Amino acid sequence: MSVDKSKIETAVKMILEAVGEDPNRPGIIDTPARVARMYEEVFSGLHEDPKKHLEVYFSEEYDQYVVVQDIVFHSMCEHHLLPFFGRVHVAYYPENNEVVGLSKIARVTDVISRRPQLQERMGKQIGDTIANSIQSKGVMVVIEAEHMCMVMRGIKKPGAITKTIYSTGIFKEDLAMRQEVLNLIKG
Ligand SMILES: Nc1nc2c(ncn2[C@@H]2O[C@H](COP(=O)(O)OP(=O)(O)OP(=O)(O)O)[C@@H](O)[C@H]2O)c(=O)[nH]1
Ligand SMILES: [Zn+2]
Repeated sequence: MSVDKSKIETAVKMILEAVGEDPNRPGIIDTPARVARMYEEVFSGLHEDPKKHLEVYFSEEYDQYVVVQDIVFHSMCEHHLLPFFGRVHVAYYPENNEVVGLSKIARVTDVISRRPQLQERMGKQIGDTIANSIQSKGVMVVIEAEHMCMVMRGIKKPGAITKTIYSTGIFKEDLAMRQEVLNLIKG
């Protein structure tokens, strides 16, 4: 099933009415349709399998890890449907010379971030997608993000950054290697 835009339009119209707006006011008459198109875009990852981006890989003799750092992302927190956004850093250690195109790591990140998400689950889904698609000795995903639900409502703490780490295989077992990756990212 893909996004039901007419259902979103009806819901947005009801929200506008419920907060005391006139949904027929000229300035916002098209807002329900706009919001439906926006949700179709920002939740498109619900209808995509990120693994499709990792079907093609190269064979290259390389026995070290690879880090793709500072992949900018925007997602929506599943509790408040407000954005959280920041940077994803991914390390993976290829095995049996299976090396993936660097852009594919960012494509996987994009698909997984375009869903109602939790930061922790987003890191795990990115890590597991890579770990389950290509042969690797391990994967590590670090996410740094600011959550608008902590900025513009509730506790109201702009600047509070949440950092999460998800790691598998060698990055979980070899603490020196894990630290080296963290130092690289920080540098
Ligand atoms: N662990 C985690 N928590 C998140 C994430 N995004 C939002 N949250 C938190 O989810 C929690 C939801 O708490 P609730 O008590 O159900 O909702 P609430 O009454 O709106 O909470 P407050 O934000 O404290 O006002 C809040 O503490 C949010 O900060 C996330 O990605 N990971
Ligand atoms: Zn939230």
